[in-house]
Amino acid sequence: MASNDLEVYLTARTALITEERSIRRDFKELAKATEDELHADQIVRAIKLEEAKSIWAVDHPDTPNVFPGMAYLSARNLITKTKIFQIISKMPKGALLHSHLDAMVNASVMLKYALEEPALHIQVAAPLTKASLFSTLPAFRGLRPSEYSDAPSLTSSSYIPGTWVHIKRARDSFSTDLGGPEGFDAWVIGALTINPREAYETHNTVAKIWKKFQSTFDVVEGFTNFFPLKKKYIKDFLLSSIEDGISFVETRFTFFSEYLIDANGEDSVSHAEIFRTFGEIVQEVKDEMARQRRSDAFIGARIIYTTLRFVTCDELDWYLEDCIKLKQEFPDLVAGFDLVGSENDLKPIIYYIEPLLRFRSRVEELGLDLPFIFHAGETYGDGSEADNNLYDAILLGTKRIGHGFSLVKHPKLIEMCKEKGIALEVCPISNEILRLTSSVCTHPLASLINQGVPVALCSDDPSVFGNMGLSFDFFQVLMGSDINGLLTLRMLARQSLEHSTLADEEKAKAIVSWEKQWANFVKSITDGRIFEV
Ligand SMILES: O=c1[nH]cnc2c1ncn2[C@@H]1O[C@H](CO)[C@@H](O)[C@H]1O
Repeated sequence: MASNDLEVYLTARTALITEERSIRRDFKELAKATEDELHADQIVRAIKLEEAKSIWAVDHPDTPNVFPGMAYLSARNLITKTKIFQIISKMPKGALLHSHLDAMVNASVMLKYALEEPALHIQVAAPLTKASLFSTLPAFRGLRPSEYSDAPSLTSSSYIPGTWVHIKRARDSFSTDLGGPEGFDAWVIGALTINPREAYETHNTVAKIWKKFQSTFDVVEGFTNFFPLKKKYIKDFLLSSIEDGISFVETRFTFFSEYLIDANGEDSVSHAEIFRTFGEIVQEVKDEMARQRRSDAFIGARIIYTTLRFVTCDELDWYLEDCIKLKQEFPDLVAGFDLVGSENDLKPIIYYIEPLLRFRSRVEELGLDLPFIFHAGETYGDGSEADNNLYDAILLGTKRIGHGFSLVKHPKLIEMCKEKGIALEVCPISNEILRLTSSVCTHPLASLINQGVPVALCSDDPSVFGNMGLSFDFFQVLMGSDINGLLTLRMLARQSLEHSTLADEEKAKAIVSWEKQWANFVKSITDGRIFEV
């Protein structure tokens, strides 16, 4: 072969790669990068390569089969020991746009708060034995003082199933056969979380893992329907998000009853009171940040009003009307409306089309800024009802799409998302644990980015998955591709703010604040400050 042939080939090859990569949305980020950013990107790439060999290519005693971007629940302990994670933990991440408020606080912290509540009681429906423990779910509730119980223990032979026991007493008296108080903690935390054995062995199908997943919500509701706890959780969620570099939050609140339970065990806390209190907590956190001279670190938080995909059309009319009233009363706190629950099992959007169309006309008539922000396409189906939700979400004018995992199969819908600026709220760890993909490496995210669909990375249900904040999801995305670098992460963080429901002026301010934090973050990588503990 003449050397000229080789040269011609190699030139053509480089040209093709460059041309092809330049279609990729994040390629444009390179053109906008500063010297400092390019330098920081090089540093991060070098560490990533080094750790791909030193950590993600060797057997570890507890984790033998590793690779970069591998299944999250098995990788978690290793991830926290990496330098890449250390860097990403400090990264300003912009907005968290997809999360479920019942699942935002670390499960041990939730339990710790619950144990402090005088009204909070626990019951089980069947006697607890070693054999039955992990298949028996605890039920919690805040009781009225007249209902307080002096039942001594959940595990004594005289325990009558269905009897309430005060949570702290139940823990203190938990039988030593079942591990004593630590055994109680492990049992409750096991009921609130998904562990690697469940995700990758015993419940390794979408249907089975959703059963386990849904059961964690059945348990946590005993905590989160009790308003004194909910308030603590909201504050903890906001503060811990800020510590992870999240500066704005739109979180989904599931409304399924007219009232939450107050400190006296009464069903008395109205939806309006929930929003008022949420607003007060957001303000407290802002004040706290201002005191610490970190006002840039927190722009605020909003609620996406949601109800479940199994209510009747009449019930949905009620929730939609409720959502409108709340938007009128709390315009800055209500971000939009959504339906939640398993798309594969519950009602598709089209089932609710009449109430949803009525809502849309009402919202127009009233001149409200109250968009749908639908979950859609959280499935690997192709032509299934869950997949078809994408058509309805887009036709109904959704502002963003929650998940949109199956969007890659729809060339026309991809075009529509690009044209209309509909961002996808992509939750890589959630999709992997809920068995839509075996790792982030086979997640459609790269394809979506390549095709120019706007994306915001999100955590979905961190208390269940253990991916608190956004660092773990950003970590997986960085490790799951040879192309993704710091500038891809910058793009994703920026897009989260761009596609938030903030009004133009607030949004511009939020982006300026984030840019300041980002420049500081980049500098801390290039001057090595980030590695000083
Ligand atoms: O990723 C998700 N897709 C759909 N529904 C979800 C997801 N995560 C949580 N929930 C639903 O939201 C309610 C709590 O707010 C739960 O009932 C759960 O089914």
